[in-house]
Amino acid sequence: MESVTEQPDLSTTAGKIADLRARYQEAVLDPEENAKQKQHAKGKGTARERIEQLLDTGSFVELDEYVRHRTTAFGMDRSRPYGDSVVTGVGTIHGRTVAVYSQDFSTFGGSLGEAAGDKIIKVMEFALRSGIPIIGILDSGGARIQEGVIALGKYGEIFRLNTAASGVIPQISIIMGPAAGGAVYSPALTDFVVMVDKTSQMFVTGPDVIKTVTGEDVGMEELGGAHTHNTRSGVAHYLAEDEDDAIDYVRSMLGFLPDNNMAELPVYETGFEFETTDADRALNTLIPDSPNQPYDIHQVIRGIVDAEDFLEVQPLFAPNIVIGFGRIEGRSVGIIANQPSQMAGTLNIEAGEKASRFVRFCDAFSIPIVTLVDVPGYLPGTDQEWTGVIRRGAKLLYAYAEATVPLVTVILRKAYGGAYIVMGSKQLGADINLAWPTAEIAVMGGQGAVNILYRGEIKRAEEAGEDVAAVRTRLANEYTYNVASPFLAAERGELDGIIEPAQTRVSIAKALRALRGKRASLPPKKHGNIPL
Ligand SMILES: CC(=O)SCCNC(=O)CCNC(=O)[C@H](O)C(C)(C)COP(=O)(O)OP(=O)(O)OC[C@H]1O[C@@H](n2cnc3c(N)ncnc32)[C@H](O)[C@@H]1OP(=O)(O)O
Repeated sequence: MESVTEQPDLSTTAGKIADLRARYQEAVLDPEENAKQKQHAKGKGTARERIEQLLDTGSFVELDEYVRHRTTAFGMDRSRPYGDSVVTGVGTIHGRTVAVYSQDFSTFGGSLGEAAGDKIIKVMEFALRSGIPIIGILDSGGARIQEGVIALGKYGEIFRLNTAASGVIPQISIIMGPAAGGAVYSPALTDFVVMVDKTSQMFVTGPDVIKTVTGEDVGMEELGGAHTHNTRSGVAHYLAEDEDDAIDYVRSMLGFLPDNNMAELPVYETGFEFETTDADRALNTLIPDSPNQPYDIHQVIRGIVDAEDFLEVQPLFAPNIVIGFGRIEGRSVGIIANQPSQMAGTLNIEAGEKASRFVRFCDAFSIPIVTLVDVPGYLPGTDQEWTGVIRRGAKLLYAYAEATVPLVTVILRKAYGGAYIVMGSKQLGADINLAWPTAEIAVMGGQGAVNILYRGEIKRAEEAGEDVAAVRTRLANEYTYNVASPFLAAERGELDGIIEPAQTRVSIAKALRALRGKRASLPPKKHGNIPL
């Protein structure tokens, strides 16, 4: 017998429910099948699959799946898909509510016109009002060309909301396809940008425009691929191997963050050990006897955070400074640490900018900051001076000086010159400053100081035919023992204590405990004027 599609009887409740089901099929289920075909062929997930994977199983509640655009230009009225080009809603991650939007490249290339823009704006406003993090999954050709200024206007509204939400709710962007033109500025305004290797690109002007205007030949991947933005530009904070990796990273990161700037930090049962452990004692042999020999700061970081669980942020950009989240006594901390194994741990423009944004993020969301210092100074050179190390380097000073969260600093080895001041020094506002006995705190390192202070003595040694290298070493050692000794800083109260490396984990935990009730405020002002 031939099947006849029955029209539901809309005069009955059962008919209305059947109608709803049919419409849901048309609005969500059928397009999803179509999206799967298109996206899977490119090795990418669909907007909904990505959300399902990001959120706790079955927790997603979609909003606005029946929204449709009203554009008539360019024959657009002939194609009015439900939901338009973005899926929005709320759900949970580790049981905590988050808002999410996920652009659907299979519909109009994920491009953003009035309808998609309004959906994103609505869910962002919801997140802001409810004090929950927002995660955007981007896969879009940018402003919908057919909708012209209306599309641009929606981006303007999104940027304004991103800015209003900055420092109020955590905002995370996952780039899983193109983010082109002005559209890149929404992720840029968010706190963290995760890019998927090979399948994501971000650029303000694409390869074709660049070729026309400047004559430069550059491919999409080299111009704005995940690798480029993680290593060169610093736009991205994590290079994910694939979509699964990107989502795992974001789920882990959310576990360290509060819901909003007024909310408590999440606390986990981590079984904190107050006794000194063998792992603690291993730190006593970490610092090499030679001041020029590097070591990996990750060993120290892993040694002080609970369960060695450290979520590094921007690991591939400015690796001479390491930033990321860990937990101490089950509570989130932001770690900022010089990395002696990269450029001897010197500070440069990139490192300063990387760390200052992180300090400001932690401060905005009341995440205490632990700073580990081993820095021989700023990277010298015309390149640094001419690209603004003064203006751009000042950001880190500003960020620390403005921070009101608990600040605990440990000097492990070198802390020279301006770099000593900037890396969470007492005078910038740190609450507890500790040092290892291997610390050297001075205006400059021994060798540099000898060149200036003992010029005459070295000249005399040269004229007397003495072993100049030996004289230099003796004088440099004297300087280091007498002037750079951490005990001098402790005498002045610039350090609160000198500890064995093995005591670091427990000392930091005790300091953070003591600081849990810290209250500090800045003078009233509209906003400061951080050097940008
Ligand atoms: C504020 C701003 O956002 S300004 C930026 C404006 N946007 C742009 O300049 C980018 C325009 N788009 C592009 O350059 C390309 O589409 C890319 C690079 C994003 C993606 O390229 P591809 O993967 O080859 O996809 P393709 O170009 O086929 O696009 C897929 C579909 O989305 C459509 N689409 C892509 N971008 C847009 C857009 N901005 N507006 C409307 N439709 C778009 C395409 O027309 C195509 O539609 P079709 O399937 O009906 O043919």
